[in-house]
Amino acid sequence: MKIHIIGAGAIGGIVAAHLVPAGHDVTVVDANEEHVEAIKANGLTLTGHVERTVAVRALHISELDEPLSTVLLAVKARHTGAALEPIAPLLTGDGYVVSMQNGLEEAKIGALVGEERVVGSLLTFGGYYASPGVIHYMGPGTLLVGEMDGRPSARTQELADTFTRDFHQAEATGNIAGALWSKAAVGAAYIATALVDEDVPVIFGWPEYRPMFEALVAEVAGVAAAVGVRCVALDGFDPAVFTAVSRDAARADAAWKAQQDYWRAHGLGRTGVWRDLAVHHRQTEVDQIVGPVVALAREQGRDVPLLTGLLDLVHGAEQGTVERGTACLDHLASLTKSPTNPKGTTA
Ligand SMILES: NC(=O)C1=CN([C@@H]2O[C@H](COP(=O)(O)OP(=O)(O)OC[C@H]3O[C@@H](n4cnc5c(N)ncnc54)[C@H](OP(=O)(O)O)[C@@H]3O)[C@@H](O)[C@H]2O)C=CC1
Ligand SMILES: CC(C)(CO)C(=O)C(=O)O
Repeated sequence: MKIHIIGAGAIGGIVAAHLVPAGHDVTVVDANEEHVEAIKANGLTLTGHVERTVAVRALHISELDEPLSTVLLAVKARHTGAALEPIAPLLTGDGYVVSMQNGLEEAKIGALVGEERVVGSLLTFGGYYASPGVIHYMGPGTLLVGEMDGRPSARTQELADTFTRDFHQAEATGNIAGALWSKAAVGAAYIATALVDEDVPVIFGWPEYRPMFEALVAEVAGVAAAVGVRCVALDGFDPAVFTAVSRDAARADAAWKAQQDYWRAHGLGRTGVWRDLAVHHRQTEVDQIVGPVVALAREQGRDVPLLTGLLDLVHGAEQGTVERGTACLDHLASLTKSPTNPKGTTA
């Protein structure tokens, strides 16, 4: 396939370093000049789960001026608009954009390039940008692709077949929206862990914060259900477990254990949002992952105190007005409704 990968960081780099050796015509396009120059000079190097260096055609975004048929969009969600501006006019008649991002970006992409040109994807393989030209691959996870309206299509089947054969087990799904909302649900819990300098599986094992994490996940899954989306289990974690009328302790424990197993299997404990806050001291994707959920909740007249509290805390951490630490989790816990705090009010 002829593929342009926009954003050659962790996700784009991992995909490129697999598809190139399989013979695909891949071009990576990035805004980070140092990274692009390093790839041009020395190739793209993966470390970690797969170790290899591949020679791949690399362009700085300002150099891109050619027809685009299959675009894999792998920029952080806060860069979606800027990345698509030069891309939209270059798409061929049947060209399309696959969002390989966290967050609910598909509607935004549809508005920029046309709804019929958007393919959704859900991924839980992971890694991080290590240095110019070098990406650390943490290992595989789940990879789903699907049309946003749920219909089967030749292009999503071709993508799933290509990924499975040349990169990573993948499936075309009729419920990509459910998968994306499930990732947003567990993603809200991930974002809360980024407020603390500790590994995710350790934090998910702290019993005092379990009710808070479950309430966070349930707020997202509740909004999903209200807008007609059915969440799905991802890597053994099913957000619907936490929206049930009465809590099933065994299913809840199994869901958290699945998350701990997932993180431990990847040999690294921190999220991309943690990396944004603690390493790069830059803006996170909280507005793109949690923001749309809170906006939809408001439209639906639903109360989402934890998600609102999480947005405020992360904004504060980004701006340096909130000190990261377990006090942030305590604050979220104080907003959680419980038999002793039925209104979910701050202590
Ligand atoms: N990393 C992971 O493990 C996972 C990530 N995701 C999601 O995948 C998406 C990509 O994340 P990730 O790969 O980690 O991000 P990275 O920051 O590693 O890579 C993104 C790359 O895109 C570049 N970029 C920024 N703006 C533009 C632009 N306008 N045009 C072209 N390139 C641009 C960035 O440059 P610069 O750094 O200069 O901004 C960077 O090199 C995110 O939505 C993330 O949440 C999902 C699951 C797992
Ligand atoms: C957990 C992971 C790596 C993949 O699901 C992720 O999405 C993130 O760190 O933001």
